[in-house]
Order: sequence, then C-alpha cells, then structure tokens
Amino acid sequence: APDSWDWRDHRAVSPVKNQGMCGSCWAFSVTENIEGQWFKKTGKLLSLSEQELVDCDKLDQACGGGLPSNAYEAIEELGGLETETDYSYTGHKQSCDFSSGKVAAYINSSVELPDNENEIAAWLAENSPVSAALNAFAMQFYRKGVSHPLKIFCNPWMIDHAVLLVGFGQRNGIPFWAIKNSWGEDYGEQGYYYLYRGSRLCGINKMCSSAIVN
Ligand SMILES: CCC[C@@H](/C=C/S(=O)(=O)c1ccccc1)NC(=O)[C@H](Cc1ccccc1)NC(=O)N1CCC(N2CCOCC2)CC1
Repeated sequence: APDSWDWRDHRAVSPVKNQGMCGSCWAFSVTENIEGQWFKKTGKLLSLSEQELVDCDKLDQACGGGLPSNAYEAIEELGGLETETDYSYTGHKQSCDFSSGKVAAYINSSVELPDNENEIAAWLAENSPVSAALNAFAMQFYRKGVSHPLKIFCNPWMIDHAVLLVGFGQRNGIPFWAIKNSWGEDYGEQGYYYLYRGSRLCGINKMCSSAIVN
C-alpha cells in the first residue's frame, strides 16, 4: 500500500453532510461509500440519498440505528439509490417514496474487509472510501489533530457509530485515519475526525465494509 492516500484528492468524496437529530449515521456511512464506488466506476461524483434508506430500508431502524451490512442488502433489494436531490434528507422517518425509475446508482454486492489496518489501508487505496464503525465516545470531545484516546475511553467492543474512511497518512510521523463524519462541517476539522492508525483504536478496524459496483 502507498504510505498515504486521500480520496478527497481524487474528487471522489462529496461535501460533509449532517444527520441532524436522527441516528442515521449508518445510512450516511453506506451512501458515501457507494458514492465512492460509483465514482470509481463512472468518474461521476453523485450525492446519494440517505432518506431513501431511513424510509425504505426495512432491515434497519431508521433514526433508531442500523447496520451497513443490512443497508447494502436493502439497497440491492430496492434496486439502487436515488440522488440526494431527488430524495432529499429530512432527518425523520417518513413513508417510503422510492421510485425505481429515479435510481441514480446501484450496487452488485458488498464485502466485509479484514480487520488488519494495513490491509484495510491497501484496500482503500486500491478501491474506494470504506464504511467503518467505531466507538464514538472520543469523537464527541474531539476538536482537531490526531486523536489518540486511551483504550479505557474507547472500548473497541462498544461500537456505536458508523462513519467513512476516506484516507490515511502521517502527521509529523503520527499515523492517522482520515474519517468523514456526518455531524456537519463545524464538527472537528471541517467535518472530519483524524484517529491514530495502527493500534486498532475504538474498534475502527472491526467492521470495515464496502459495496461493490462491477
Ligand atoms: C441511535 C442510533 C445511533 C446511530 C448513529 C450514531 S450517532 O447518532 O451519530 C452517534 C453515535 C455515538 C455517539 C453520538 C452520536 N448508531 C447506529 O446506527 C449504530 C451504528 C453501528 C453500531 C455498531 C456496529 C455497526 C454500526 N447502529 C445501531 O445503533 N444499531 C445497530 C443495529 C441494531 N438492530 C437492533 C434490532 O436487531 C437488528 C440490529 C440497532 C442499533
């Protein structure tokens, strides 16, 4: 794998979004992974609809939480995702208003990545941004820099948030993951969280996955 990689340099990442008062982080993690997969296939960067998942993904619990693995399955069953513009975000569950004629992006399958951080980095650089989940306790108090929380404050077995890995590298020799969050641009560093890479912190390595667009 390269020493560093950042999909934002390749215009494969949409602007930071804001889930508002809805526990829909799982939907943002998945739509933004698919934005990256779709970009890789077509060279077009679309902003895809999280609201479609909140309203129409019956395998997950809308604002009450969800799992990326369920969401990939739901998207395959629905037939794809509409754009953010066609099915815009309201931050609360409504009746499903999906129309297959408006599908802007589809997926063929999904993969769970290995839990080795070097392998995850290599896969990311080769393929697309990666859906990940982690214990978000330290994220809530983050302002800037490379976050390196004590393990006792970031139990890797208490995973409660889903995010997007967009890149990795080193800052003054400190290895980091560049993590796109869905709490708006005022969060952290322009909406991003930088987490120390290489110690499996906060369980960041445990639930990495991606849709596959052939
Ligand atoms: C109320 C849900 C909040 C929401 C989004 C997070 S959040 O709101 O951004 C946030 C997180 C942490 C601190 C502050 C704010 N969290 C989730 O969606 C998390 C994300 C996650 C957790 C663990 C592994 C992978 C992904 N998922 C969840 O909360 N859930 C996973 C599925 C579970 N289902 C219950 C019924 O049986 C099927 C499974 C419901 C809870």
